[in-house]
Amino acid sequence: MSGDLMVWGAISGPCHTAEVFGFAAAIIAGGQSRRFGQDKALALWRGQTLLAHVAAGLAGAHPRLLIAPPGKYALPGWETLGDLRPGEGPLAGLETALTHAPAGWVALAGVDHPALTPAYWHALAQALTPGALSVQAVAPDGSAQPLGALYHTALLPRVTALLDTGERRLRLAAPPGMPDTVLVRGLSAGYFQNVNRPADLAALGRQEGEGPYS
Ligand SMILES: Nc1nc2c(ncn2[C@@H]2O[C@H](COP(=O)(O)OP(=O)(O)OP(=O)(O)O)[C@@H](O)[C@H]2O)c(=O)[nH]1
Ligand SMILES: [Mg+2]
Repeated sequence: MSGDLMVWGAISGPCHTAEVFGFAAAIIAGGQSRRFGQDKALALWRGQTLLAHVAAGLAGAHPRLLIAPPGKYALPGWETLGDLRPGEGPLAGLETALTHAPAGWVALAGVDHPALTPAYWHALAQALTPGALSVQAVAPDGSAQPLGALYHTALLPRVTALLDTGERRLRLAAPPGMPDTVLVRGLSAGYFQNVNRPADLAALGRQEGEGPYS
């Protein structure tokens, strides 16, 4: 199923180098940032918003979908789409992404994983196997990561069925134990830096020697 979707290449020019991904991207940005206390998508790190960092990691994807309230964010090169089920959480964000994306693979990210570089997404894409429906990284603590993961649009009926029964946990879209969920181990700890609280923002990039920014 997935082999024909593995399109990789690189565009190199005098002013830029951009990796070209063979998949769509969706950033879900419809959360309330309750723990952070203000909109964490717009929090600044190294002179850029967290949202811009996440978007930069996926600049080579096409199409690029921002699943957020229309008008809330301006992200050049990204198409903003409102949630089909507003306020229902990340699983509903995934449903919206899989509904609008062309048939194939979608890289799903939150706004709060600013260290997900093209190399991270490349590592996930390299792990694709025929019949897979999701590819998820395993963090150093052993937990599979349902955000910062690849999902195939063929998962949409499963996601919709879960939501219709009242389920809201994103990790149930493609649980690690399912044969069609591929797990990727051994990626650097720095990729998994996650901002939920102000202290997490202050700690970003401090994992010396462990991440892409160290
Ligand atoms: N599109 C969409 N994205 C969501 C929704 N709920 C959460 N997200 C996004 O999912 C990602 C991870 O969610 P959380 O870390 O819980 O973010 P949050 O819900 O804004 O933060 P808390 O209120 O502190 O839980 C973030 O990028 C959120 O913006 C939703 O209902 N719709
Ligand atoms: Mg939340």
